[in-house]
Amino acid sequence: MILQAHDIGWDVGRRTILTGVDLTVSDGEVVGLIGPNGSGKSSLLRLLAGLRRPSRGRVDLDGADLGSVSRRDAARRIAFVEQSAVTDQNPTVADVLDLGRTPHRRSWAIGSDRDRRVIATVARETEIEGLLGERYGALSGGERQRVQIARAFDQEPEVMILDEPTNHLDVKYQLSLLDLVSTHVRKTSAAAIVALHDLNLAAAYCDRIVVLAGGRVVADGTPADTLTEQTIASVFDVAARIVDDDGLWVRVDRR
Ligand SMILES: Nc1ncnc2c1ncn2[C@@H]1O[C@H](COP(=O)(O)OP(=O)(O)OP(=O)(O)O)[C@@H](O)[C@H]1O
Repeated sequence: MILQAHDIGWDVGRRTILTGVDLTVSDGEVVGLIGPNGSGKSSLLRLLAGLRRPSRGRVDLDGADLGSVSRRDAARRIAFVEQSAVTDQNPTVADVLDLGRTPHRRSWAIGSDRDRRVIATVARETEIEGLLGERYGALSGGERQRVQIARAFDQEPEVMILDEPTNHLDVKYQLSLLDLVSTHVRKTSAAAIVALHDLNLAAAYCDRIVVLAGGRVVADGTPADTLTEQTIASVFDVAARIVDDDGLWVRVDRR
């Protein structure tokens, strides 16, 4: 599977949000998307998920224009977890997990044995078995994020698109959530593209990092190639020191 953005742009009215963005995500890769607030990360992820059409350029899934792929086919192949997904109803966690299976069955069909097996396996993998009977609305922020990741795994997608999945999580939940995603990617050869604010988490968990600033890609490569003191200074306007000590560490200095 290759998900590819070719020179895409996105405008809202007269305002240009994204310009000339090229980006490729392939099987087995965890790609981090970083950039300051308002740089266009969420907008880009929605275009990559096929929820919006680019104003210019195109997004291809295995060479086919995502705009010509039906919503249902796209949902079988791409799972999208938005920032703090909310719902009007108050479903149980089991209902949320069941939603992940809907792209794989005919409308109104009830869950198959295979659906139940996938849900049980994913609930075990994500350690939410004890929450299945709980109301989603009653969960903590960290538990909800975990359930949304489980829903994405249930979809058995070829690519997961995750918008700041570590937002509002304590440090242990942040690490365990990214551990889950990277382990799942290795195990299933799916791909993941993950918007992150924490540069050290991006360095630790991503095979490749794409840096967005002002709606453009300003760096794309390994963590060592992209998380440089110069790039961090110009994109985030902070002084940072990069320490390469059994992994890459970004130390941001107070001014
Ligand atoms: N539907 C929309 N209508 C108008 N402007 C929008 C819309 N969606 C996004 N924008 C604008 O596009 C810019 C980029 O927003 P986006 O949410 O993509 O950035 P981001 O990098 O994800 O930010 P953050 O890190 O704060 O979540 C912002 O200035 C935002 O106001």
